[in-house]
Amino acid sequence: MKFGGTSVGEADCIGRVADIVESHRSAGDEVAVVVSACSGITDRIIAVADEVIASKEQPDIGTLLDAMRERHTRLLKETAPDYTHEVTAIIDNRLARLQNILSAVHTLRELTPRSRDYLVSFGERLSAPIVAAALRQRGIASVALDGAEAGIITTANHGDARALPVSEENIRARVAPLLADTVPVIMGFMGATEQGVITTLGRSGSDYSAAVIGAGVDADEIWIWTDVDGVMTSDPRIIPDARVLDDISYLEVMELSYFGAKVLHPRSIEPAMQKDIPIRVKNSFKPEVPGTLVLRDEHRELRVVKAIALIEKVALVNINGAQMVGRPGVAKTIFSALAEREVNVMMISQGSSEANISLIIDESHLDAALGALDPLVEQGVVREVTYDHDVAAVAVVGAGMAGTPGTGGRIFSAIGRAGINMMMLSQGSSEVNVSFVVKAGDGKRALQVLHDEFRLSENSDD
Ligand SMILES: Nc1ncnc2c1ncn2[C@@H]1O[C@H](COP(=O)(O)OP(=O)(O)O)[C@@H](O)[C@H]1O
Ligand SMILES: N[C@@H](CC(=O)OP(=O)(O)O)C(=O)O
Repeated sequence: MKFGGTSVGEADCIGRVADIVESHRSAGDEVAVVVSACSGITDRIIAVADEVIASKEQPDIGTLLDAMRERHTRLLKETAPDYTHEVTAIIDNRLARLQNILSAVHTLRELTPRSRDYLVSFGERLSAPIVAAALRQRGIASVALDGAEAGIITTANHGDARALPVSEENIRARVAPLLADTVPVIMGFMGATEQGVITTLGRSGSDYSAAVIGAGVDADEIWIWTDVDGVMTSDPRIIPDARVLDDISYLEVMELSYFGAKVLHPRSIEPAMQKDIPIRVKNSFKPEVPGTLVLRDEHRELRVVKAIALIEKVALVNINGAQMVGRPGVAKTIFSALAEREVNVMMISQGSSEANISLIIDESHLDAALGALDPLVEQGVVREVTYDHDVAAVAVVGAGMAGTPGTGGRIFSAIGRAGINMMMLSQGSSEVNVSFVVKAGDGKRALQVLHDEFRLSENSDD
């Protein structure tokens, strides 16, 4: 069971987490818990780190740490009064370490990806001991473990590390034997390299931690507890009448999360899928609501289109004059150059003349992409590279689209009728996803238009 930041952000939330774990333990289930940092804490640490590195004067690190201490000790006192003394010592010790690192960063004015990862892992280092204490307060044996202690060994790409296969046997050796009489509370979002250097798994990476742990212990199910009733037909913050789905396939939810549906981290699907472990997404504020089951079979709900996602912080890169007819190496040169700079290409579209390639990338990768492609212009491999970062990508997802003629037409017509210009289009070969690019200002409207067109708020088959 993974509890996200919003599910451990307040004392009554932690109380609900303890209730949930307690009721499952009483029913005879073995439970491993993965927790995120309390809501807002990771963002706060990142903001302070950025400030510390930028400011000339010594920033007021003390004030930040006081606020963090106040919040965490309050949560502790309210949820685990008998453990206040013991766990406050742990919290103080960790905050002192955090202060030392921030001071060192300020002195050196240097924050390497490696030290940044160590810094941002502190949110989970503070939340996990509190949740473990809250369980002990209820008489449930519990121990807090960091990602590496739980067995998560990762690649060394800081900020976006992936679990290495060896993690599986580590987790089986370290976590599984505890489960009979203890509830381990594992710090999500982090692991360590084989050399023991702390890494993080990408923002919202605790979902991925949970999937890796679930696969490692051969869980019957992986439960992601969050602040909405399940996976919905669209982001409820943008589409007020979005509806909760009873079930969705691994592939469908992977596409959705890849295109920005924050409810699950895109990488969290694969470990579960490989072992055919269902993922259940549930609301920790309303545990009685069944939530959404993510599983292999897609078709219980016979809809053509199941859900729609919008990803806003992307950039469109057009590579013109890539004269590839009869020159098969050009695409390879382009994509190798991008890969070398670790640019993640989300969508690709190629004109039939083969002279143009359009790409959608994460906006934060734009400089790296231009750095990779500009030399190709100088070398004459391509004629021109242009970009537009005032764009958004919309992904229409549903396994029912495969083999249902006319879905594309319906999407184009609805978008056209709304007077929205489609700048680029791409369809995954799995036919689970049709995605397209619009001006940033049109993104939310495009989402609503398609949500209405496919009547996704209605609880009946389309
Ligand atoms: N299709 C979707 N279904 C459900 N939630 C979504 C979807 N798209 C975006 N979201 C957003 O994802 C949020 C949950 O993710 P997140 O804020 O990371 O929670 P947590 O802290 O529990 O990990 C929801 O509050 C919701 O606004
Ligand atoms: N604390 C990390 C990891 C995480 O998964 O958080 P959440 O579960 O609240 O999305 C982050 O903010 O990125």
